[in-house]
Amino acid sequence: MSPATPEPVSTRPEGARIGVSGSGTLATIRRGLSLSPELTRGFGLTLALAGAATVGKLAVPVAVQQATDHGLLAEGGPDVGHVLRLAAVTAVLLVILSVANFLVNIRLFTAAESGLATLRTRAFRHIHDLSVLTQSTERRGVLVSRVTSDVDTISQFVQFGGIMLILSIGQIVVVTALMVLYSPWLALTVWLVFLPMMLAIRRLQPFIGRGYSRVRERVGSMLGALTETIGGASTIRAYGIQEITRTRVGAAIEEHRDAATRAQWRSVSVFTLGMLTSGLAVAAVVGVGTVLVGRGLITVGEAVAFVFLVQLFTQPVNQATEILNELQNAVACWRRVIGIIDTPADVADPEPGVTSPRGPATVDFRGVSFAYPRSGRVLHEVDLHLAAGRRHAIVGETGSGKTTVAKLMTRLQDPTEGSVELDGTDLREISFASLRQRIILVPQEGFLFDDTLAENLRFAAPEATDGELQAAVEELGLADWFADLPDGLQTPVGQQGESLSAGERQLVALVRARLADPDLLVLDEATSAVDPMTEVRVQRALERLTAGRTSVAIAHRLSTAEAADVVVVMEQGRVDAVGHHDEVLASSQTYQRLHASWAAQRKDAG
Ligand SMILES: Nc1ncnc2c1ncn2[C@@H]1O[C@H](COP(=O)(O)OP(=O)(O)OP(=O)(O)O)[C@@H](O)[C@H]1O
Repeated sequence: MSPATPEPVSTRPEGARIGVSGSGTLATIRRGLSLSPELTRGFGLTLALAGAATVGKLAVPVAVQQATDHGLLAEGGPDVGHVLRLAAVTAVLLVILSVANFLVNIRLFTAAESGLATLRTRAFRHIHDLSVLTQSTERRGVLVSRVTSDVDTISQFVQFGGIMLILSIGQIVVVTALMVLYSPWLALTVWLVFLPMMLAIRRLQPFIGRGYSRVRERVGSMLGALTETIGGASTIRAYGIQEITRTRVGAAIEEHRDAATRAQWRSVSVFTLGMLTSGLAVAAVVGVGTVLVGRGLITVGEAVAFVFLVQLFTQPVNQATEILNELQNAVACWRRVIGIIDTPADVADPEPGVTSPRGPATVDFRGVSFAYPRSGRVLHEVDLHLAAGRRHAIVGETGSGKTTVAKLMTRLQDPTEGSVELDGTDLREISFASLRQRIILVPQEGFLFDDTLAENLRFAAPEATDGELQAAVEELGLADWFADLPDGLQTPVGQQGESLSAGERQLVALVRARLADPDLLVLDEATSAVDPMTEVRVQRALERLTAGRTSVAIAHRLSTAEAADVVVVMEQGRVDAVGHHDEVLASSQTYQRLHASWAAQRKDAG
C-alpha cells in the first residue's frame, strides 16, 4: 500500500465530536440538577412557601361563597358585618399570600442564577479541557450558544417553570377537592369539559418539544454563521464575497425564523385550545349550576364560587401546558449542555501526573502513528529523536504531517499508536502544569487579546513586573522596536492584535515565549511576509530565543532549514531523512526538490 493511501485504523476517540446527551427526560433533569446543586438547595422551604401561597388562593372563592350564602342571602336580610369581617380576613390572607409569593420568586431567582452560573462555568471549563481537535469539530458559535443561550433557556424554566409545574398540579388537586366538596356534579362537569383538552395536549407535547429542539439547533447554527462572518470580515471583503456570505447568513437566519415560527404555531394552538376550553367550562358551570341551584342541590354562593374556582382550575391547566413546553425546551438545552460536559477530554490531565524536572529537553517519537477522526492515517510509525539544546527544522511538502508532529510534541493531541516521550517519560504521564512549564508552542498567528501589550505578554508570565517584561524584550534584542511603540508596554494592541503589524504580532509571540522560558520550544514559522526591518528583528529574536534550548521549527523558509543543527524531512506522513542541511541535501530527494523550489523562489524574489 502506498504511503499516500489512507489506511483504515482503529482510532481512539481522538477529537470526539461534541454531542447531545441522549438520555431520557427524567434522567436529563436529574443529571442537570446534580450539575447545579444550588438549584435544589433550600428547595423544601421554597416549595412550602409556594404551597401555602397556592392554598391561600382558595381564600377568594371561599369568601365569595360565605359572603353570598351567609352575608348577602342571610336569613333575615343581608348581614353587612359578616361580609365586612370576611373581606378583612381575606385581605389579610391576600397580603400574606403576596409576601409568600414574593419570597418564592426571590428564592427561585437566587437559586437559578447561582446554579446556572455554576453550569456555565463547568461547561466553559470543560470546553477548554477538550482537545483543540474536538473544539474544532464544532463551529465556535455553536459552542458559544450552548454556554449562553441554552443555559438562559434552562434558567427561564428553572426560575418559574419547575416549581410552577409542581404548584400547578397541586392547585388542580386542591381546587378539585373544593369543587367536589361544594358539588360533585359541577366538579364532574368541569373535568368532563377539560379532559379531552388534557388528553390532546399530552399527544401534542412531543410534537411541540421537537419543534423547540429544532429552534435550539438553529440558534446554534445561526450564531455559528454570524461569528464566522464577523471573525472573517476582512477576508470576506478582500475576496468581495459579501453576497455569498450574506446568502449563507441569510439562510441561517431564515432557517431559525422558520423553526421558531413552526414551534410558536404549535404552542399558540395549544394555548388557544386552553382558552376555548376554559370559556366552555364557565358556560357549562353557569348552565348546570343554574339547574342545580333551581333544584336546591347547591346554594347560590356555591354556584358563584364555582365561577371563581373554574378560573383557578383553568389557570394551572393552561400554565401546565405552557410549562410543559418550557420543560421540553429546557430539557433540549440541558441535553446540549450536558453533551459538552460528557464529551470525554481525550487529551486528559493525568491523575496523578508526573512532574518532569526542568533542564535540557530531549524528545523521542516511538512508533507514532496518527489519524484524525474521519481521516486515514496521516503519520505512519514515526521514530524520531530530538537532541537536547539543538535547533531542529521540520521540512516537507504541504500536508506531509509537520504540524501534526508539532501538535503531538506539545500534547495538543495524543498519538493513535506509539508514544511521544520527553526525557524518556511518556507525555501522557506528565501533568499539564509541568508540561506547560517545559514545552511551549508558538503558533504562526499567536492570539492577542484586546488589551495592552503588557497584559498580552503577561499571559505567559502572569506575575512578571513591567521591568521583567522590558528585560525580556531587551534580551531578544528588540529594544529598538520597543522604543518605536507610541506607549511602550501600555500600547493597546486592538482586537486580535489588529493595531500591530503581522511582523509585530510575531515579535509579541516571541517575547511571550521568552517570558515562558520553556525547555522545548516548538515554532510554527510564520509564512506571512513581513517588511525587511521586522524580518531582521524576528530572525535576531529567534536566534536568541533558541540559543541553548531544544527547539523545533516547522520551517517554511530555506534559511531556517540551513541555519538549523538538524533538518527533519517529512514525506507523506513518514520521516524521509534526518541530518544536517548538507547531509540531507545529499541523501534526500524530497529535500533536494524542496531546496530547488525554495532557491528558485529566492532568485525570483531577488
Ligand atoms: N483536523 C484535521 N482533520 C482531518 N485531517 C486533517 C486535520 N488536520 C490536518 N489534517 C490532514 O493531515 C495531513 C497532515 O496535515 P499537517 O497539517 O500535519 O501537514 P503540514 O505538513 O503541516 O502541512 P502545511 O505545510 O500545509 O501546514 C494532511 O493530509 C491534512 O489534510
